[in-house]
Amino acid sequence: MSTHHPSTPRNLPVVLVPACSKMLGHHPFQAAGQKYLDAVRLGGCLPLVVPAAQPDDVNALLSLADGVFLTGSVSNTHPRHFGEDVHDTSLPLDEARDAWTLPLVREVLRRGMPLFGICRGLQETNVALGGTLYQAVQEQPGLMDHRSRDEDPVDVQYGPVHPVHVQRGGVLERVLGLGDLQVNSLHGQGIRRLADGLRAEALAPDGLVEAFSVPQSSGFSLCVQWHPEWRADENPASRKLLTAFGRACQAWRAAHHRNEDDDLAPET
Ligand SMILES: N[C@@H](CCC(=O)NCCCC(=O)O)C(=O)O
Repeated sequence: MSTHHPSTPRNLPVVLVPACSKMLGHHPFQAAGQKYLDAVRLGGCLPLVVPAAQPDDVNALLSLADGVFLTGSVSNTHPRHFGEDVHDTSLPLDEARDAWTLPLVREVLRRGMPLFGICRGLQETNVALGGTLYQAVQEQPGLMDHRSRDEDPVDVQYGPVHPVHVQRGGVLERVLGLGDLQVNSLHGQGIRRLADGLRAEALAPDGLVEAFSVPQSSGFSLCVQWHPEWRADENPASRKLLTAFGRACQAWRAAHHRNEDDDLAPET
């Protein structure tokens, strides 16, 4: 007999959130930003933070999940994954994250599992599928500087700074409708060549791809360059995006019979 307590959420979709490698003092940690975890919850899912894993762990980890949420990070995707040397050696990398998130993305999309990527999550997904990145968007002729300024207050850093134009016929039009969306911008890398088969979902005024989906994958997929997790509960567009992802994860859970009661509820 289940010992479920009504106040405990039951049958929430489980969403894997790959952690980032961080140094806290002299010691290495694996960490995920609270605002991302809150955003997964806002979408109606249960975040499961996963420390840096091995490619061979991907299938076992996905067997626990109903979706995957790739967070932003101050670290860059290593440029060797798109055939380049590091342009600015002063910028942080996270090869432990790269090593498993790139194969993770390919398997999630092969299975048709729901995928939501933010900022670095968009970049590593494009690279995982064979696309390339600008390592320094601001150094490209004709492109804007998409970075934030460390000296600005955090609400300014994550405040809206430019529009993105939603493209016709994709996920963003379905979820948000057509038109322009004001978004924040905190990135030095950006999409140079969109991987084959990806659908550009939104463009910045300088033409940079700021969101894409993966039509070949049977499930929900959306990666955005901006940060909808920032104050998501106050932003109607962010809430719609996160809710759409959460509903896709719920549908995955139901379709794969992962929403039956667990009679092996822990003894109290
Ligand atoms: N390092 C990459 C990706 C940028 C990014 O994800 N920024 C957010 C960092 C802080 C946070 O998690 O909110 C790039 O510079 O393009």
